[in-house]
Amino acid sequence: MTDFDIRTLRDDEHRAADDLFRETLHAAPNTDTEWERTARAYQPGGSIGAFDPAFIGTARSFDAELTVPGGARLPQAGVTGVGVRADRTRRGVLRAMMTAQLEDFAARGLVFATLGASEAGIYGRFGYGLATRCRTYSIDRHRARLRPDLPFAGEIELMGLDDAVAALPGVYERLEHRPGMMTRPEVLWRLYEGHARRATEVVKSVVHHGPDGPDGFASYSVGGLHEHPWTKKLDVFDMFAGTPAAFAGLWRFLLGIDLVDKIVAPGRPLDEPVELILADHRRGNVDRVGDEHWLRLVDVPKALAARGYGHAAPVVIEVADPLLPANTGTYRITPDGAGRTDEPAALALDVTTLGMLYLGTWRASALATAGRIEVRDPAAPEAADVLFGTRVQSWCGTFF
Ligand SMILES: CC(=O)SCCNC(=O)CCNC(=O)[C@H](O)C(C)(C)COP(=O)(O)OP(=O)(O)OC[C@H]1O[C@@H](n2cnc3c(N)ncnc32)[C@H](O)[C@@H]1OP(=O)(O)O
Repeated sequence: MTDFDIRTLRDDEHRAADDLFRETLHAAPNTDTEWERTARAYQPGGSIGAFDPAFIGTARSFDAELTVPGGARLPQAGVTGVGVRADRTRRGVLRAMMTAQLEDFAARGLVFATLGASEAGIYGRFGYGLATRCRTYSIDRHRARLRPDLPFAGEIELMGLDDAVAALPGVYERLEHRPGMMTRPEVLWRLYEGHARRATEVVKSVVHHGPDGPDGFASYSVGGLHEHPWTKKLDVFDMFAGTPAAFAGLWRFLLGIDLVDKIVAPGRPLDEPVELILADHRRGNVDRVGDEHWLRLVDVPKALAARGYGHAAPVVIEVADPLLPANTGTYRITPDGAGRTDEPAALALDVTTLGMLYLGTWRASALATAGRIEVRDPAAPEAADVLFGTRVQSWCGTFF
């Protein structure tokens, strides 16, 4: 165990933090040009560092809002840029940074924290539960045809990165949010811009214009597959369709791009019906289903009170949260809302498992089967399945 201090970083320390984070990912430090762009992706006061006295660990966050089932948007921190120098790992630096960060989020009234995890084994111990999942979908473009009866309406506008950087935030803001989606603050768009400008392939975007204005967009790049110089792969890395017309229009455009053999779309929602717009659904393939975001309920009473619930008999749950003990307690979940209660609990779970349940991605009965929920009333899992269920699959769609 080494002694170290944790403190908020000054703006002029962000570059060293970013280089340290990149080093932990085995990437090269920023060049001056790269840092000029990346600097704008840092929220002032949003990063912490660990010092012993050398700079040995860092974690970063930005403020946004998370949409919960029922449609309410609540304040969240997006956590990213977490890394500890390889010669200082496994001596509690991450634990100290996570604890400091969560205490700060709670003090600032944030209700949630979310992150994308580099490894699945890291964040559960800090109360983050795997809360949204996604799939990688690929299409053999030469053999895939759209269904001929697919409705066709709207216009596609193709733009380069400079125009996209100006246009896409406004398009995103107009979209209806499904549970799990988040607002995208300026720092996040700057993060996207930085990634796009760093990319070796040219990044292009298209906006779909429907009768009521822009209602969807996609950003993509085309690269050569290594095995044959004329075989091209198109990667779709950011895509939202706010209407059925935008969904059909964007995929119609992507499938029509010349000199492309394969389209690969990672990070898509599990219930996105791409296969249903193809004349032969076997021309599309689910290559992978995996983690999307991990959710930490920072303020359990507020989070439970804010979401909508399905129609089933009320269920009382007991929640344990060793890191933020104010959350520990018993809550009554009903179709009309949720709040603290003194009634005996039918289900007992830790705050990590509540993070898995909260957005409806995992059913209470499945979590009970997996031994993550203790069942004290055998009727409770089925009722909790309905109470916590969602109409559409929760999904964020924003990578950070
Ligand atoms: C949101 C993001 O930014 S994701 C990116 C995360 N960063 C990376 O993956 C970069 C490479 N890895 C690292 O920098 C470090 O190994 C970190 C940040 C993952 C862990 O930092 P450390 O300071 O070693 O963690 P720390 O010593 O505080 O460990 C806390 C606990 O987590 C466990 N742990 C730490 N890293 C891992 C891991 N990669 N897998 C599983 N368990 C882990 C430790 O064993 C310890 O367990 P315990 O509480 O039961 O004793």
